[in-house]
Amino acid sequence: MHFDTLGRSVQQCLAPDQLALWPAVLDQAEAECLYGQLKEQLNWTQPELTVFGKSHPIPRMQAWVGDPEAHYTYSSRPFAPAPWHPLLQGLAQQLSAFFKQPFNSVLANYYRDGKDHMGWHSDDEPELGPVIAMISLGAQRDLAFRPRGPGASFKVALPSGSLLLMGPGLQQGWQHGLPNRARVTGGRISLTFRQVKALRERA
Ligand SMILES: O=C(O)CCC(=O)C(=O)O
Ligand SMILES: [Fe+2]
Repeated sequence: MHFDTLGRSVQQCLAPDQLALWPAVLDQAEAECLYGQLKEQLNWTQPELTVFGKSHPIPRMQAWVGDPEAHYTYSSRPFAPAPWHPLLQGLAQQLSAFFKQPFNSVLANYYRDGKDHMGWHSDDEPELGPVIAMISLGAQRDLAFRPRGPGASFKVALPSGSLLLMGPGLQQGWQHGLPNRARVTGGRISLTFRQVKALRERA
């Protein structure tokens, strides 16, 4: 566990089962190889989102992969997963065993450069399990967190090959987003492993 890499201020407001970072679960060569393969081989799309009646393409690319029953709503839009990529399925099995969580799907995000980003949100849809495990590949970016109520915000730098755990309760108390970084020219892929409960399991 390398929880101390999150810094003291984060440790004061969040327990390690809510937010934890492992800076190097993949070595640099592995992370680079995985980045190259997924960038080429996943079926990246750039869906449109409607905000205040106007539709805009999302400011990044994405690919949704998983078990066929892992239908998922993201920003109020339904997504059906593409079949597993073998590299993602292998990682999902390892992460499921490590965290004792049945991850059955991955939302992969591809930020082509520092202009691509993700706005503030919580991954708190009712069909989602309480734990998200995220692997980062490629250019280092900051993930920003802000409390839903009063309190201080903070950022976590996510190096290539790192693993971030977002655990039970985090989404209810906090929002997160990936801000622009004008000076970043390289691409980044984040792999967000999730449990999507089938309809019959939903509360
Ligand atoms: O790419 C990231 O670091 C954040 C991704 C994220 O928040 C999401 O997929 O919900
Ligand atoms: Fe998220």
